[in-house]
Amino acid sequence: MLADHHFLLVSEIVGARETEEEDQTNKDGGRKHNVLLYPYAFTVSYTERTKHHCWRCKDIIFHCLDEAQCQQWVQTINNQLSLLSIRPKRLLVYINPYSGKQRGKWIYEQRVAPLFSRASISTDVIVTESANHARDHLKTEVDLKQCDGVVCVGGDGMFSEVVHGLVSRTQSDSRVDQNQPNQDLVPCALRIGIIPAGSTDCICYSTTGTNDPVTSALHIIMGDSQPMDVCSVHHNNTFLRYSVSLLGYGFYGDVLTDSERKRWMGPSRYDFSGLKTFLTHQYYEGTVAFLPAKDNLGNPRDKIKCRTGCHICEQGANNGQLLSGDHVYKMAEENSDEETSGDGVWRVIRGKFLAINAACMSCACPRSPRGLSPYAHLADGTTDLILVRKASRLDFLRHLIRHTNKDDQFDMSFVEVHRVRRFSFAPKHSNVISEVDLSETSGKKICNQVCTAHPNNDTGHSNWNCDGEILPHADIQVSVHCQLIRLFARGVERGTTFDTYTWSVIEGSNLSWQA
Ligand SMILES: CCCCCCCCCCCCC/C=C/[C@@H](O)[C@H](COP(=O)(O)O)NC(=O)CCCCCCCCCCCCCCC
Ligand SMILES: Nc1ncnc2c1ncn2[C@@H]1O[C@H](COP(=O)(O)OP(=O)(O)O)[C@@H](O)[C@H]1O
Ligand SMILES: [Ca+2]
Repeated sequence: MLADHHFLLVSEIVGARETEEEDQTNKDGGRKHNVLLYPYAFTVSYTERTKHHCWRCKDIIFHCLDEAQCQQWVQTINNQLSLLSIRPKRLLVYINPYSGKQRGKWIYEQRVAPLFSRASISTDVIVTESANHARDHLKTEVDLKQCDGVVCVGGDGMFSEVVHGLVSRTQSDSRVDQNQPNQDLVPCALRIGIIPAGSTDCICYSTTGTNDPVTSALHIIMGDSQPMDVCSVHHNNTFLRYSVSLLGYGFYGDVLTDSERKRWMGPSRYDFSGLKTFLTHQYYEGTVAFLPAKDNLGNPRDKIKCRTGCHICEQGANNGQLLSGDHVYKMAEENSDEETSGDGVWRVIRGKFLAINAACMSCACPRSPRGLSPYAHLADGTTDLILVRKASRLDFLRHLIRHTNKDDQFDMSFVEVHRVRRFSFAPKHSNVISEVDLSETSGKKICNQVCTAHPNNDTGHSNWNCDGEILPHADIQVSVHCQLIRLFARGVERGTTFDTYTWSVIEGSNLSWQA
């Protein structure tokens, strides 16, 4: 019986409107017949799942006997929808016109704005004029009470701007000092939406399962909510930046540093700089110290994927991964590999690394659909710390290629991965920079030694890639803040297929009809 019925969740209706004339007349013969019998019609737009986690907005036309009946239907449906309090009604939208292939403005105007208007969402749109425009506007100028959410149109860098603006604003409004590495931060009240238009779009892809602007717009309209961890990055007691996706030293730091000079190439700058960095095959020496996560949060190789309603993330929030306490970051003494602190045992690893990556989420993106750490969780209060030690070019290539297929990139002798709540890194030659600053002569001497060990690098240091921004310090301390922000998303859904979700059971309403 069910097979020839369609069902629609009221919560998946976008909006209702009186049908425009051309929508009625462009239809096939059967519909023309309806138009003649029932000339008044209204259109209900709703969300339909298609392949690969993509959502589409579809229309159904209902024909009525008279105009009054038609208007009543439209009004009643829209009134019901406006009672869904999780749905945003007023949004602040920032568009980076230079993201990715510079199509952000077009994507927003052509593909997203019409959907927002169908859903009766009002918007305040700002096309940014320079880097940090959105961040500074949010930090100081906006009356946050006047909107229900903030939307960014662009890449991971643009999302990062919005996060910095909102998180910093929330802390300053609450008089919380961001410079304390172990400070508990106040979660942001507003949700953030991402309309993907950037070069990597990893945050959008990892939170919705795709980098499709229409899908993101529909998640925003539905009022989805996905909590997300944020890493704070400090140098000594100075706050540097927040990170939500990749913090990468060595390979990804060098790819980014090189690619920033090639912005004109668009998204393919990463492939070009990636190949160049791969051929350079630089390794870096230093010490990593980390505080492992609690055992109940699984491990980076347990094959438990973070999916909608993830129980590991729930566990993470219940664990209360708060950072308060009087713990002070300290590097381990020489020759010791463990250090105790108020909240656990720190492990210390020294070595020569091709890459040190911290993935606070899977970092899945079109280049790597499973991501840097396929079993990392969006909101468990941890980050997966991946240490890639010095290895041959061929082995490193094998490791990289595994990011693009189903093979396990961690199953290699020179790779190790740990789920952690905090970590710190100190490059071996961390004192060199200050000595170079203090005395040119002695600095040159030391620098020469470093350059011999690292023929392709002036300092022996790489840079940290922090969600696509270069950090000014190699020596950093990182803390994960569990569920500090929320996105208009619901995480990647399990096993959604085209057929099973086309129509779903309606919430006690009678908007169903036969195929
Ligand atoms: C041989 C192919 C190897 C492919 C390896 C792909 C691994 C990709 C993992 C990507 C993780 C991305 C994490 C996200 C970072 C973003 O926050 C951040 C900012 O994004 P935005 O510009 O949109 O603002 N994006 C990035 O830092 C870009 C990282 C992209 C790295 C691409 C590396 C390509 C490597 C190509 C190596 C080629 C070797 C070929 C030898 C024959
Ligand atoms: N109007 C603007 N002009 C120049 N840079 C901008 C502007 N708006 C934002 N930015 C900066 O552009 C950088 C890249 O933005 P992003 O949206 O991540 O694009 P992409 O994915 O192509 O890197 C970010 O560092 C962001 O701060
Ligand atoms: Ca996480």
